[in-house]
Amino acid sequence: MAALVAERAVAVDAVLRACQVCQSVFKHLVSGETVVKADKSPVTVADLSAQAVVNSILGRAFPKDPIVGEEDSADLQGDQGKLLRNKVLALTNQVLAEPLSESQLLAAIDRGNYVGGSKGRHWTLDPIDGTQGFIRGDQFAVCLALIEDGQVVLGVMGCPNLLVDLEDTKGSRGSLFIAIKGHGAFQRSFDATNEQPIHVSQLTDPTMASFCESVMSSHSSHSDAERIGQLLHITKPPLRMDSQCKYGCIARGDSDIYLRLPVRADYVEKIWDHATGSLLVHEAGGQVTDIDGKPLDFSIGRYLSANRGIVAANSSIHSRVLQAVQQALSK
Ligand SMILES: Nc1ncnc2c1ncn2[C@@H]1O[C@H](COP(=O)(O)O)[C@@H](OP(=O)(O)O)[C@H]1O
Ligand SMILES: [Mg+2]
Ligand SMILES: [Mg+2]
Ligand SMILES: [Mg+2]
Repeated sequence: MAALVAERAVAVDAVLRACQVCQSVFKHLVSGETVVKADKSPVTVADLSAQAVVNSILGRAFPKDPIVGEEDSADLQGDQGKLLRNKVLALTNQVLAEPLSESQLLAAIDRGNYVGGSKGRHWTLDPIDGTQGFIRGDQFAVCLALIEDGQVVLGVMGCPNLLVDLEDTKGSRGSLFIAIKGHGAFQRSFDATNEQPIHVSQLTDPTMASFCESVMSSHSSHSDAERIGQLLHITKPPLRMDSQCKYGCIARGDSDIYLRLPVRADYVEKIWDHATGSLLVHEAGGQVTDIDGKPLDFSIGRYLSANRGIVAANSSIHSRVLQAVQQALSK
C-alpha cells in the first residue's frame, strides 16, 4: 500500500492545529474559576472548534472524502446559537490560514455527518476524546483516522497533556502519535519534528503486566478489571487515564494491557473512540480485539455494533489476557 504521504501530512497539520484550539480554550475559558463553574459550554466550544478546524483542513485538501465526526452544528444554529457560534468562529479562525465565514463554519462542522460504512474511503474524527479529562486538565486527545473499505489505514492522535516520556515527569508534554497500516507506529513531541518508531512492551509474563484503564468506572468496569488482574496474578496498580491516550501508552510500552469492560449491556462503542488508537497498537506490534476475541469491525457505520468492549495487549500475552477476561466475565 502507498504510504499515504499527503494524507499523513494533512492529518498531522489538522490535528496539531486542533490541539492548539483546545489548549487555548483550556487556558482562557476552563482554567481557574471556570473549571469550578463549568456548565459544559467551554467543552462544547473546544469540541466544536476542533471539529471545524480538522474538517475544514480535510475539506480543502481532500474535498471528496466524507467524514464521520462526533459533533454537529445543532447548538450553533439560529438566534439561540449565536453566542456560541461567535466564540467557535473566533477560535477556529485563530488557527486556520484562510478564515471561515459563519456559513462555512457550520458547513465544516457538518461535514462530519457521514454515516460511514464498508465502501470507499472516509475519515473519522473525535475532536476531543476524553472530555472529562479535558475539563480536569488531565489527559485528552484529538483523534483522526482514515478508513478505506472498512479498514483503518492511517491514524493520527494529538495528546497535548501527555508526557513524551512517562518516566521523565519533568520532561515535555505534548505527544503526537502516527500510525500507517503496514508501515508502523511513530511518536514525536509537539515541539520537535523528528519521529521515533514505537513498540508495545516485550513482556511475556502477564503477572508482571500493568493495566491501563479508563478513569471513568462508568466507561469501563474497574471491579471486573480487578478480578481479571487477580486471575492473572497482576500486582502492579492500574494506570488510569482518560481518552485514547491509553492506546498510545500501550503502543509505546508504558503499560501492557488496555481493557475496556462493558458496564452496560446496551452501550455500543463509536468508531471515533477506537479507530486511531487501535491502529496505533496494531502497528506497534500489539493485538486489539473485543472481549469475545473478535477484531474491531469499522465497516458497519458510525458504531462498532458487532463488538463488545476492548482488549489490547502485546501479542505474547493477548490470548492469555483474553482468556482471563472471558473467565471473569462469565461469572
Ligand atoms: N457508558 C459508556 N461506556 C463506554 N464508553 C462511553 C460511555 N459513555 C461515554 N463513553 C465514551 O467514552 C469516551 C471516553 O473514554 P475514556 O473513558 O476512555 O476517556 C467518550 O468519548 P468523548 O470524551 O469523546 O465523548 C465517550 O464516547
Ligand atoms: Mg471520544
Ligand atoms: Mg469527543
Ligand atoms: Mg462526547
